[in-house]
Amino acid sequence: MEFLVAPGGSIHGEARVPGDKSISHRSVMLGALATGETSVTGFLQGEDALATVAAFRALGVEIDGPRKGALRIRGVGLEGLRAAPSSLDMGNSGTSMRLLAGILAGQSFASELVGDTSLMGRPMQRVITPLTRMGAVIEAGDGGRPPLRIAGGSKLHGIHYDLPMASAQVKSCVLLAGLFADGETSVTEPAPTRDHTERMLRGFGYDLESQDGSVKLHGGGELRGCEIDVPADISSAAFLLVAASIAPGSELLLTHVGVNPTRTGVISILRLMGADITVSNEREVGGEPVADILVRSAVLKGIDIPRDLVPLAIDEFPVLFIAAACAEGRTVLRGAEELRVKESDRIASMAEGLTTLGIRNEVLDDGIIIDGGTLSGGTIRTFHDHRIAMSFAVAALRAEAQIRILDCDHVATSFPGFDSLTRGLGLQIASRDAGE
Ligand SMILES: O=C(O)C1=C[C@@H](OP(=O)(O)O)[C@@H](O)[C@H](O)C1
Ligand SMILES: C=C(OP(=O)(O)O)C(=O)O
Repeated sequence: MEFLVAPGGSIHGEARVPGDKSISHRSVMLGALATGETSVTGFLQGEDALATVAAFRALGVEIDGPRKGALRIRGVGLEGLRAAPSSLDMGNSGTSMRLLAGILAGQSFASELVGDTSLMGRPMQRVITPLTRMGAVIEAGDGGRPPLRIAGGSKLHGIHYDLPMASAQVKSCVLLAGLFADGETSVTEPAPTRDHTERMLRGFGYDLESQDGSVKLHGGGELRGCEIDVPADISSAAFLLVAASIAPGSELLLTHVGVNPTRTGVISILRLMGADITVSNEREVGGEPVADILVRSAVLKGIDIPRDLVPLAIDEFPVLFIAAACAEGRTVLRGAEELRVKESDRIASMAEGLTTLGIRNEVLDDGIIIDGGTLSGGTIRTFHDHRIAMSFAVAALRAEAQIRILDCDHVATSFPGFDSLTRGLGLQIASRDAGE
């Protein structure tokens, strides 16, 4: 499937984007390991979260739905998973593979984790190292890439782990393995990363201590089934925050958006660039902060992105690069080498597309320098990366000619219905099967 996006237009109206992907994954994982039933509303019916659902079904957990975002999980308790009949296919989803590796390391049975071409190329040594220190036996492909073969049957012991990189996936993997380990497991992160695992563990009644960048828990406790209302995904809202900021004459209200402070780097960065964003009606839903966000178009200016905001906006950089391309002056990003190991190398993928559209940029090892300018039209390669596809769709609002975006199927991993929702708000987007 490809997108054809006509140039110009503005963004108007009100929207609730689909559910948060990180929280949706975790609701299935903790719901499965809990005693009793967990019911979830607002669940993301995107392929990544559905891969997590399919994996837990294969591990013997009864799950109804999702239907219109509602999901019911009959928890089997910490000891209740059983061996899957074949390897578990995590599709495009790094979060599913890395978090599940932590859970499966603590089981009595063996498991194998595989994924699509993108996931099979992503680094897994970052979870193999701490899990091995906890006593797990894991075999991986060349260079620590999937498939992951987790032997099972090893009694895990708690460790203290200093994360070598700011990664919520690695932190969560170690904490989830810690549920099955003897004694205390603790993790210290070099910079704050999303804390949905910690918040949700508490929501399931699990004791957890967090202080000064460290999180600590004891294995062998109990998770109790609960109700979870998943807020709209700020990472999906980000495309619309940038769209309405860069398209003159826009005004858009995004409702029920998750505004956990470990996720709002995109708002901070856009505000530093001069964006007109108002956050209102802040409330807490199931342990996660939620708000409505009003955004109006504004003249953006280039900035040096503060390094401490990088982990808080890690998935939003592709679309922030579009904001930078539309801004006056130069934007500099450093300290973002993690972008190179996402669904694609997001620094290289975005640099190629920006160059195609006539935007001057310089690629750095750990970031990029972008000079704002005039965007031409052109044909964009996405490297099968959902966020690259959606970012260049948004860019058309300020382009001089049509933008054609190849290979957009992966958009359904995180933002199913992106094209129809954005079309309803004013983006002149059409999708068609490749080869039509
Ligand atoms: O824990 C999570 O749900 C995620 C953590 C981040 O990955 P890293 O931990 O690799 O930074 C992020 O990029 C990903 O989309 C979701
Ligand atoms: C990096 C992402 O997800 P994952 O690591 O789960 O594939 C993302 O959605 O941008």
